[in-house]
Amino acid sequence: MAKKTPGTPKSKTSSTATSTPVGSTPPPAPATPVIKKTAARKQTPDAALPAATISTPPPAAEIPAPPPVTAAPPPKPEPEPTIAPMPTPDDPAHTTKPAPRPLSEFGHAPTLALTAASTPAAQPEPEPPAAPHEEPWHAPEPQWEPAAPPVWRPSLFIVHITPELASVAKVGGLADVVFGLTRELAIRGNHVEIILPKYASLRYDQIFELHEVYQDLWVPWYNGAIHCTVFFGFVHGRKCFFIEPHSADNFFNRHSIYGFNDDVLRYAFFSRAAIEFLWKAGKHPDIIHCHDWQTSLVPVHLYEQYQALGMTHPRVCTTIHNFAHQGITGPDLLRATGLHRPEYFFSHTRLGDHRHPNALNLLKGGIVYSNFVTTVSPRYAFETKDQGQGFGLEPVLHTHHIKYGGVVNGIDYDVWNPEVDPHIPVQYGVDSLERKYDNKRALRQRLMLADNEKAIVAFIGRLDPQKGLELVRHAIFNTLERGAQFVLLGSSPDDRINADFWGLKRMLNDSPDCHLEIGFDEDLSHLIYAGADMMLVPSRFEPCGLTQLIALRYGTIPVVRTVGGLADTIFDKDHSNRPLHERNGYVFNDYDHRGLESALGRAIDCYNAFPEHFRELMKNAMRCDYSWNQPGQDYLNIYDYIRDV
Ligand SMILES: Nc1ncnc2c1ncn2[C@@H]1O[C@H](COP(=O)(O)OP(=O)(O)O[C@H]2O[C@H](CO)[C@@H](O)[C@H](O)[C@H]2O)[C@@H](O)[C@H]1O
Repeated sequence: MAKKTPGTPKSKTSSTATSTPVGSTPPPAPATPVIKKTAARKQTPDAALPAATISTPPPAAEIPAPPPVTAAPPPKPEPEPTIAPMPTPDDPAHTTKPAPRPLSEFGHAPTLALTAASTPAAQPEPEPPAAPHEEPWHAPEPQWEPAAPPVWRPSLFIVHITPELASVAKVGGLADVVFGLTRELAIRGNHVEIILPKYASLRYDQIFELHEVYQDLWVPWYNGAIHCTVFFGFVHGRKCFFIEPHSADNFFNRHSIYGFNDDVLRYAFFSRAAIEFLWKAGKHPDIIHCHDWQTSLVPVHLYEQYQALGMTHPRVCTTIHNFAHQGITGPDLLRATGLHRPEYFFSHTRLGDHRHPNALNLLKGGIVYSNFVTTVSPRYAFETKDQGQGFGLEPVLHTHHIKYGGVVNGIDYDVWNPEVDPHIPVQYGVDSLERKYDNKRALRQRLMLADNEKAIVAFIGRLDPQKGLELVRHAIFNTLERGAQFVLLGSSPDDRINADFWGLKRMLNDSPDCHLEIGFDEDLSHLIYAGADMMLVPSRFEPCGLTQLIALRYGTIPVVRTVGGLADTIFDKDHSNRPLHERNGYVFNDYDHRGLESALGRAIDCYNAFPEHFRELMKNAMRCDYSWNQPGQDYLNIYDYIRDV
């Protein structure tokens, strides 16, 4: 029988799975402006709506006229910063900051971990095969409760500045978060806009009514300026501005989004261009929401330069999706961006990197200068500040702990919902679970897996060391040994990692119980979420994790390591101290083969020996609410907390 060719399977051998286990191979102002609380925040319903959108742009005379199109434009005089010096941790400015409001004041009791420093309860290492539960699985009957009276809040003008947005420019979970959160904010009555680079690799088929809206945006860069055009278009109803620079640097006209030597300069330019655009277009949002190191210079520019030019209204919230990437660079950045003053910015209280004495750290700038900083789960907020997971930024998080917290991501249930998902052959819900198995058959057909009674274990994700690749590799063989099937969908920008998985794919090519798909395929990911029985997430660290949240929605049981957001969202069927109906997966603590095998083994054993229990677990999973509803509220509470009133 013909073998599968790598990448495009042609056929399957009929028997003999290869099941031999193989060992793993292989400021200024930031600050003071920061958190202003006044009674005015508690608006009454008859209070006038604030001018939510655009305040008067600075007088024309203050805006340097754009230079002629071709000639190198004259250097734009940098505004002399007139802002009070950045307070150091010992400055009175720090001690006079208002204390954070107690959580109870956050209207809706957010899960926001403003005091994320409490030690999470230690989870016992799961024991081998658990006895079936004697007690029945009780999901409590839904009870009618009187609806809480609606809380009136003013509509805000919110601008997200982001390097990624699903479905037009997606590399990882950041893209999904901006996509889902912006919609949630908009349907709650806020005016939401998104600014992103106009990549050559954008999915233009997903952008509607794309047209030029601003032709002559000159963005200061080194001693001159770069001419940019700004486009506007709708991405599934979201209002998006795309910035296109015209220069020999070719910042965004490349075949992929990341992975270039000048990435730091590319995104430093984008940050400067985004805020220059806001200023030139006379947009004065209530909130600018930045994401990751790529946009961390926005609050630095705002408080060091643009505030003095009249942008005094916006407040900045920065969300850190992953501390592993910080944008570390040399002094040239200061000349490029026009920030200059190395002696000032290299200070440890500003952008000076703690680990590399002669380097600037963009993400650190985002933390220092933003009015509020979130990461994507309370547990990760704790791990980064107090458990040595902050990649060197722990002291900065301690200094700024008063404005740091975790909000668990949501997922967009319009996109990830097996009841309406157009990407899967058979839609199903918690009351029609048996139809999930039609999708399992379809998945097997598509990947040429043997059609049998075995469980399917899946992994979907970036093939990044963060995701626990040694354990993924071990899990493939362990799953096959235990008589189940394994499906992997993933890719890496790192050629060595890709080559490693291609090697594995070739080794397992004849197995009728295993398929590795090396690449990025959103359509296939929907079918895997719907068709698999278990979703493996054995991460080394995981800020939040979306795969386990999506898997829950599809009744696919997560098998995860208890780190970051995984610990906040998945509760072990056998060992959690939560009530039975809140348990939704299998977890393990230790990053080793034994830990992984204990959880994976229990999951597969339960699937085989106690199918009715497994089914109850699937129903629990599907009933979890990880929509954007609660996180959307949490972010609005944060915006309310920091906005200028
Ligand atoms: N090859 C492939 N083909 C198709 N789809 C693929 C794919 N590889 C990944 N995906 C999809 O991309 C998303 C990845 O979500 P993750 O939470 O793993 O994000 P990531 O680690 O990139 O981001 C960081 O940001 C997010 C958002 O804050 C955090 O949840 C996370 O912990 C943090 O590391 C999921 O929707 C997944 O289905």
